[in-house]
Order: sequence, then C-alpha cells, then structure tokens
Amino acid sequence: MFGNTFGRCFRVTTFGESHGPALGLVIDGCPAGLLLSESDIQPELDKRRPGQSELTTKRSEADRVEILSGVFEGRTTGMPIAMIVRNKDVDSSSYDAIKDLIRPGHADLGYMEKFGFRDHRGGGRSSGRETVCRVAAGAVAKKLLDMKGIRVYAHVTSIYDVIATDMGLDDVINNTYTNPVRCADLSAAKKMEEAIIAAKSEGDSLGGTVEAIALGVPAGLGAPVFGKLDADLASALMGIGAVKGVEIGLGFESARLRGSVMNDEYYLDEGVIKTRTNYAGGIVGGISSGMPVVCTVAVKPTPSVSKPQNTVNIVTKKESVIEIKGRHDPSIVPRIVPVVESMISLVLVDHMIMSGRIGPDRV
Ligand SMILES: Cc1cc2nc3c(=O)[nH]c(=O)nc-3n(C[C@H](O)[C@H](O)[C@H](O)COP(=O)(O)O)c2cc1C
Ligand SMILES: C=C(O[C@@H]1CC(C(=O)O)=C[C@@H](OP(=O)(O)O)[C@H]1O)C(=O)O
Repeated sequence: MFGNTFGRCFRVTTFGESHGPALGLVIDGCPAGLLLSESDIQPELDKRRPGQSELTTKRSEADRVEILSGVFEGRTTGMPIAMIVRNKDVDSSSYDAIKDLIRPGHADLGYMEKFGFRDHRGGGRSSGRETVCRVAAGAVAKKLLDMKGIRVYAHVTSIYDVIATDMGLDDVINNTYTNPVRCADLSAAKKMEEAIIAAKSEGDSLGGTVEAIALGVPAGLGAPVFGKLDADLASALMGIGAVKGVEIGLGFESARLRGSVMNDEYYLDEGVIKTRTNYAGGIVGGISSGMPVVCTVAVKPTPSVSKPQNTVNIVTKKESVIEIKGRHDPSIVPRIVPVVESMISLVLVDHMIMSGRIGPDRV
C-alpha cells in the first residue's frame, strides 16, 4: 500500500497506530558512518511528546526511542535503520461512547469510505501521534544536515488572533523551546497561552501559524520541472495532519504586490551574486538560491472539541450530536513545531543526497 513512505533517496516508512502497542519507522538510504545513538533522537522527541503542559493532550507518553537495526559500534551501517517507540498510556475508553459517530474535522469518514471498516479507537494512522516517527527520522536528517552546516528552526508566529512580533534569529534559536507555546516572542507567548487555556475551558480549540527557516542551504537544490524544492516542501508540510496551508517566502502576500516590489534584486558582494531581500523564501524556479529557505504553515484548530457538534451515526444512519471527551490538544500549533522542522529536514537531506552533496553510501 503506498502512502506510508516518504522520500526518493532518504526513504522513511512509518508504521503503527496510536492505540496499538508501538509506533515505528524504517529509514532506508541513510549513508554509513554517521555517529548515531538514541541520545541524538530523544531530545527531538522530547520537544514533541504529549502531556508536557496544560496546552497539550493529557496523554502522558515518555516516547522513549529504541534503535533496532542499522547502527553498529555507534555508527550507521548504510543498512535500514529501524526504530520503535512503545505506546505506554493508551486509553481507548473515551472512544466507546462515540464508536458509531464520525468526528467532524477528523479523518474518520474518509478512512471508512476508503478501507471499508472503522477502527474507532482514536485516529489510528491518522492520529497526530504518528508524527513521533517523523520526528525520529527528522533527528537523523538533522544530524546529516548539521555536518554540512545546514540548520532548520521553526517557531510559532500566531495562535488565532495573537500575533508574535518579528523575531530575530537569535530570539528564535534561544527562546522557542523555553515556553510551552513554542513562540520566540515571550510576551506574545504568554498571551497565546492564555488564549489556548480560555478556548479549552469553553470546550473549544485554536489554530495558528508556524514559520520555519533553514540556514546554510546551498544554491542548486531542487529540480527545474518535476521535483522542485518548493513543491517537495509544500507536499511534505501539507502532509502533516491539521496543516491547511503552506507558504514559501511571502506566499499569499505576494499576490498583492507588484513585480518591482516582489523581485529580490541582485547585487555583487565582492564578486558574489546576492540579493538584499528574500521575498522568494530562498527558492526560485524550484531551485534553492543560497538564501535562507523560509516557509510558513497554517495549522487548523484541533478537530476533537468537547462542544456539541452535529454529525451522523454510521450504524443507525441518523443525524446525531457528538460531544468528544477524552484527551486532546487544545491547540496543535505548539506541538507541530518540531514536526515542521523534521519534515523540512527530511526534504533537504533527500535533495542533498539526490544532488550528490551528501554521499549515498558513506558520510
Ligand atoms: C502533533 C499533532 C497533534 C494532534 N493532536 C490532535 C488531537 O489531540 N486531537 C485531534 O482531534 N486531532 C489532533 N491532531 C490533528 C488530526 O490528527 C488531524 O486533524 C486529522 O488527522 C485530520 O487530518 P487533516 O486535519 O489534515 O485533514 C493532531 C495533529 C498533529 C500533527
Ligand atoms: C498521543 C498523541 O496525540 C494524540 C493525537 C490525537 C489525534 O487524533 O491526532 C488524539 C489524541 O490521542 P488519543 O488517540 O490517545 O485520544 C492525542 O493525545 C501524540 O501526539 O503523541
């Protein structure tokens, strides 16, 4: 079945369900010789794991990663790297009451139409829990990119109507993971936190935006027609649950500008061609320009809310009302930040290997 594998050269297959015994992944195409242990992966999983604050689902998972293969004497072997994370705090009981009701905004109906059955215990493969696998794979990608001087940072820029001020790179690097909102503007982070808690107390949820920047990306990544770098990034980011929009550079704002304003004009810096602005977000013609790659994603509010909502009972075929109890993120936005970093890292490492900048066999 296609749909569970990412990538062309650095391929990642994920498996497992949110309410099964474990989730896991296999990376095929990681070059040999990379120093790798669980301690490289765990800190990234710790940024994403649930149950860390009032702003997240109460499901309490340690998300301890185990490497099962592909590493010998502390280095990757070039063979498939398999990892698992065991589910420790599964509680399917809250789903019993909504067994026959499809949740508005969640994947229930689509999965049922496609596969012809309904596993009512949580979201299964459509659960945000699956992103634990993407973050584990992203940690390996980040290590490979780091060796080439490429770093990827994401941070929350808005939650509903609270907007962070433009942050400098140092603030993004130093502040983002110091607060539960994952926002580099600390005073906006406080207001965002209050907004999420207020929505939660009303049985509701909030969305927002996350910006990401990749530094050190060399010019020349991406293909001119198919496999454009911006198209691959959009696909990878849109493939994260709850992401409803992706912008590269100025994105939708560019539709309101004139060409003379939007164009990043060139100049010579001691013989090197550069641009002073970066409205294109570091990609022109599907190929990286050497400027930082900048993307923004729009994240919808969590679909599972406890406010009553209209739906349909799939057994009685009658209209009904659903009230979702259980453990849910009142906003997905803070928890998606490391997932965004991971998906961008996976796309970049794939292109680095594809273009020969990282050797396919050994680092
Ligand atoms: C990190 C993360 C956490 C999520 N947490 C929840 C949650 O607690 N409850 C929920 O209903 N949806 C949650 N979602 C969103 C659903 O998984 C997603 O909305 C669903 O799969 C439908 O996909 P779509 O929104 O992309 O159409 C989460 C998503 C991510 C990425
Ligand atoms: C467990 C995680 O988030 C889950 C994402 C999720 C969903 O529907 O996406 C629903 C909730 O899970 P459950 O199925 O246990 O009710 C969240 O707790 C996680 O991200 O690790």
